[in-house]
Amino acid sequence: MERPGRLLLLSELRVRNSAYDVSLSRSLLTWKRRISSPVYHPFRPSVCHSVSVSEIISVREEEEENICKRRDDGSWKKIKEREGKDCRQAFTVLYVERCPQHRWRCAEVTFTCSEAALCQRWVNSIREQLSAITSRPKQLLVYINPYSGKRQGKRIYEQKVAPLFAQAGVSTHVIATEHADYARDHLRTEAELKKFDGVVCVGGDGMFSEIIHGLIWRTQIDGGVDPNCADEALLPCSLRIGIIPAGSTDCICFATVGTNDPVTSALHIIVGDSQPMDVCSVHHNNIFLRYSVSLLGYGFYGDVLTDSERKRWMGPARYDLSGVKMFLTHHYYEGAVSYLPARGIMGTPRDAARCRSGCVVCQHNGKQLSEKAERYEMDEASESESEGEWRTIRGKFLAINAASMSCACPRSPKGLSPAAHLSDGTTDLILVRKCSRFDFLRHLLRHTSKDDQFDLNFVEVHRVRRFCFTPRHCQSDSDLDLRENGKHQIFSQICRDHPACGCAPAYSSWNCDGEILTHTAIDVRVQSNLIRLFARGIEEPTVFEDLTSPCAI
Ligand SMILES: Nc1ncnc2c1ncn2[C@@H]1O[C@H](COP(=O)(O)OP(=O)(O)OP(=O)(O)O)[C@@H](O)[C@H]1O
Ligand SMILES: CCCCCCCCCCCCC/C=C/[C@@H](O)[C@H](CO)NC(=O)CCCCC
Ligand SMILES: [Ca+2]
Repeated sequence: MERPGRLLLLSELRVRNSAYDVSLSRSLLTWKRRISSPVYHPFRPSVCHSVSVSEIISVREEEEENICKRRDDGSWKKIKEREGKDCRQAFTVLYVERCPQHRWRCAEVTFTCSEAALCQRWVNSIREQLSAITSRPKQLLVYINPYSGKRQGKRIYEQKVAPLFAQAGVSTHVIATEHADYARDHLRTEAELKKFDGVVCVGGDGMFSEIIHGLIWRTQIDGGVDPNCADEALLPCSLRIGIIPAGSTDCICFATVGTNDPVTSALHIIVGDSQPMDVCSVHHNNIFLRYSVSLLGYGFYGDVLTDSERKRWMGPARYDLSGVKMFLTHHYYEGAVSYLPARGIMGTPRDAARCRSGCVVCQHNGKQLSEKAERYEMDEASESESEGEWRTIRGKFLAINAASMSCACPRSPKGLSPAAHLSDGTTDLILVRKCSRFDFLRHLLRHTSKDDQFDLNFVEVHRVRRFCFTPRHCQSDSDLDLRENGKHQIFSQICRDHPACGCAPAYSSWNCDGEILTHTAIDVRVQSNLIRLFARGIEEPTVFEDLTSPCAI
């Protein structure tokens, strides 16, 4: 528990009908029931509550309240408040309260003071402390996708989020998107970003992807960096991004906050949390294709996505149906995966430890990467010296997945790579070789249980900084034109090994954070800490136990 530090205020105030010693320091607001309270019960323990100042949402003077006033003899009598601001004698503090499963709620406590001047001092002092927190956003640019998930984005924002922003004094400029890529293009070219402290997206992973594409692109253009050049170091985005989950998978929100709950996300935005995140840049022949923060999946997850796009009308259930269909189809794909193992880092994909709030692995690896970048600039070391040795694996794969974070989501609470890290500068490359349907089912089912999905002889996992994939029968430019002009023609292509059988497609597609890529041969680099979210990573329950629940003394 945080130490209170020097007290700014200490008063006897009332909460409901009991007297409390209430104190405020720069870090904590504490209220502790007085033993001398008239309603003190000898068998009831005195209760002490503490709230970190950084988790106070706002303080409000009460308009009309039945308040208690202290008589000359020391007892308290109920009186009716007089009209007018000067005689307000009660104030309410709104603060973050932690609930099970990483959910946050806005709780409140009303304090009644013996006189109006004291009440004013309390309100002013708390407001002063809050305004000293520079990390809190004041102006937000909000994009709502009205068609996300079950089409509830607008309702969720208006009913659950906007009232919280208003209470916390956060101003917003809200834009409902009119079509796909509306938010991306607005951010790239039009949005007056200097006016805002952050961008909020109300929607799913696809909407988040639009936001990062707009912001990253704009940051590079404004900073004179060519986003098409695969070798250029990209500039990190200065604006933080908030996600109000309203989509089908919400895996970015789930893996960075621990839940897909709109109120929890709104509170993380209000308190000004910051979580850096790795982003993979995906190129083909030095042409930029897309960025990815969660999953890059070829084979199974690419095919599930391709199939599910035709079932958009079904809503989130489309993934389940396409998942079962693609599992039964059991296609495998041939190709070569080359990768640069992440060397000299802390952590492996098989660790039992998870990336959590204040993760030491992310901090350690991030520090090492920035030191390495400085050395590289000074020594101009050759690429091979600084990056290590490439390794290549050829074969037949049911799935090739790169998970830059755990990809935990309600479908798989531990995710595709449970030990992956949000900001360690690496991605976990998971290769699932051709195996029987039964074995593949065992692997898939382990995503939903405690069993290790990598502990199977047809699965391997490597923590990497960069990788390339080349399908066995590398496509010519005319093949690519064919794919781009008619995406579904790919499935009419004939298995190259058995031209006569027509049984299976030679190529799958890449699922890039839920978007289909138009090329199969890709070159992927992890760009460390390119973006920041209004989040803090998933909290361990032990970190906050003392702070939130009332502590019996
Ligand atoms: N106004 C709009 N009309 C149609 N599509 C839109 C609109 N705004 C955004 N989109 C697109 O809708 C797609 C899905 O959005 P979103 O991620 O918010 O919802 P979702 O239901 O979770 O979908 P997914 O599972 O594909 O991520 C995104 O790719 C986005 O580009
Ligand atoms: C037969 C029983 C099988 C049980 C297997 C469960 C395995 C679930 C793993 C879930 C991994 C989700 C990865 C997230 C990817 C997101 O970037 C992307 C965009 O939202 N979602 C999908 O592509 C949607 C992908 C949905 C896949 C099902
Ligand atoms: Ca990572």
